[in-house]
Amino acid sequence: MTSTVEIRNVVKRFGKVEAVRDVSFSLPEGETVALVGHNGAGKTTLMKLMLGLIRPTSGSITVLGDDPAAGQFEARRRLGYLPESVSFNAALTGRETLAFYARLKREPTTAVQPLLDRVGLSHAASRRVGTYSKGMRQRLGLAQALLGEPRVLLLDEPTTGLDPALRHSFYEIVEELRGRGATVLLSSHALTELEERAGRVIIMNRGIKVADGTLDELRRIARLPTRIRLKVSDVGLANVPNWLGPVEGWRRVNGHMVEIDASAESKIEVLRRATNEGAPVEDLDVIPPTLDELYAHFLLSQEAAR
Ligand SMILES: Nc1ncnc2c1ncn2[C@@H]1O[C@H](COP(=O)(O)OP(=O)(O)OP(=O)(O)O)[C@@H](O)[C@H]1O
Repeated sequence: MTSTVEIRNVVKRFGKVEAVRDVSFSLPEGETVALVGHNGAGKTTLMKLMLGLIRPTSGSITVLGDDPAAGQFEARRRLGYLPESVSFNAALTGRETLAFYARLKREPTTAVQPLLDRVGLSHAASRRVGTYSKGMRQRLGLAQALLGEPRVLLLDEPTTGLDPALRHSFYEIVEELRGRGATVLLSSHALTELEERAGRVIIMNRGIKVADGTLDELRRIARLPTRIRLKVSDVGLANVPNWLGPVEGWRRVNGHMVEIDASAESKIEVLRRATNEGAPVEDLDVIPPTLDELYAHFLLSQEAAR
C-alpha cells in the first residue's frame, strides 16, 4: 500500500520542552488513523510538522513525496487541515469565507457551493459567520479542509462540541473521502467514538509513541481480558462452579448476571461451557477490551517503564 505520510525518527523541541521524541510511523492511502493522547502528548505538534508550519529539530518528514518544511511545498494543496480551534472572520458570510480559502488554495470558486451543500450549510451560506453556532463553524471548518479533494486530511479534535447527529454526518463525509483513497489522521480524546471510525490507533504519551496498530493488534499486545457477561437463571446462579467449571475471575454482577474476565486462551472454553446443553444461561454478551481500556493500559505500562 502506498504511504502518503512518512515520519522518521522525528524529534521536536521547543526550548526545554521535548514535544515529540523520536517518533516514526507511516500513514497509508485509504486509511483513517486515530492519534490519541493526553493533553500535551504531542498530537498537534505532529500535525503542524506534517503541514510544514514548524520544522523538526531532527528526523525527517515526507508528505505526498515532499518535505513540508522545504520552502516550496506543492503537496500542501492536496493537504486538508482542520485546526483544533477553528476561527473565522466574523464579518464574512459562510460563502465568502469558503471562497477566500478556495483562492488561497488556488481552487476554482465553483467548488464552494457543492461543499456548502455537502456539509449542510447552504441555508446559512449568506449569513455572517459571526452568527453561526459552534457546530456550524465546525462544519464550515470541515468544508474548508475538504477544498481541493485532499489526499491527506488532518483533523485536530474535530468533533469537540458537536451533537451526536452532527458527529455522525461529520464522520460520514470524512469516510466518503477516505473511501476515495485519502489518508485521514484524526486526533481526539473521544475514544469511544473513534473505536468504530479508525482502522488504526497511534497512542502518544509525553511526546513518545507508546502504541500503534489496529484495535485487534493492540488487544493482542495488551492481552487484556475479554469480559463475558452471562444472564443466568436463579438456580444456575446458586451453583456457578458446577456448570462453569474452574474459571478464575468470575463475579456476580447482580441478581441474575455473572461476569467473567476471560483471557485470550480461556475465552472459547468459557463460551463452550456457558452454551453447553443444560447450562442455565439465558443470554450472553462478549465485550472485548475497549479503546479506553487499551489506552489506559498502554499509558500505565509506559509510565511504569520510566
Ligand atoms: N510553540 C510552542 N512553544 C513551546 N512549547 C510548545 C509549543 N507548542 C507546543 N508546545 C508544548 O509541546 C507539548 C506538546 O504540545 P501539543 O500541542 O502537541 O500537545 P497535544 O497532544 O496536541 O495536546 P492537546 O490535547 O492539549 O491539544 C506541550 O508540552 C506543549 O506545551
